[in-house]
Amino acid sequence: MNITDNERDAVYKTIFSRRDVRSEFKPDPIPQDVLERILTAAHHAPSVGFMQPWDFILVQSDGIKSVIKKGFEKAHAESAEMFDENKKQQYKRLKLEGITESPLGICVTCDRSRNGPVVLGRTIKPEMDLYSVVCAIQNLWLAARAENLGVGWVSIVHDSVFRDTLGIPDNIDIVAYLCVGYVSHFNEKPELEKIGWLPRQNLESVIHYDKWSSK
Ligand SMILES: Cc1cc2c(cc1C)N(C[C@H](O)[C@H](O)[C@H](O)COP(=O)(O)O)c1[nH]c(=O)[nH]c(=O)c1N2
Repeated sequence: MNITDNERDAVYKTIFSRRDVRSEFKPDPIPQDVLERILTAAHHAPSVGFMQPWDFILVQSDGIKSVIKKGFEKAHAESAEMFDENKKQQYKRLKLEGITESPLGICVTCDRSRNGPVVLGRTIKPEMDLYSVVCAIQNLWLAARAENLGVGWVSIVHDSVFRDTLGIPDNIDIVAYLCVGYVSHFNEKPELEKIGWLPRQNLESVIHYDKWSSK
């Protein structure tokens, strides 16, 4: 099956217009069929040895969200102290989550012992299971964008907050907490690029050639 030019353009449009969403969430509920499509997209990600080590915990209740938000506030204050004085003030002003504004949170976990201790492709590099879960998250992020849904990844929360509120046992790794919802708009550029936190690097600066190639 070949991809048509229009279909190819739609894929690139989705990739380049995907954003990390924090401030722009609207409370509108996500229809069940849309939610099923983005979760199915995540579930069709590549995974080492076809391990499919992910689980998706859907967070809809305000009570749980507010506990997670409190966990964010604590970790955020702790994190601010790690930056030098200049960056600290800028960091404190940034909006880095939309936990209570988004209608849905998704906690994405990794069951590192799924399908037994020896997994094809993970025998030498055990972290491949975690990377597989990140592939699932990226699939979800792009599928969500194609549905005009925003996603924001929140990583400034201690794992213990998710373990306690969502009952996640110690043998399960917590990979991501995603805020998901419809948005007022998608920004054209990453927020951190727009405010001058960091620029986008030139593509040329991240491409390297082996020492025998002619370039
Ligand atoms: C693993 C991981 C973890 C985080 C993020 C991303 C990823 C990949 N990002 C979002 C990040 O800041 C953003 O992707 C970049 O700034 C680029 O912007 P766009 O995603 O292109 O809009 C993110 N953003 C935020 O506001 N709070 C957070 O805790 C995190 N954590």
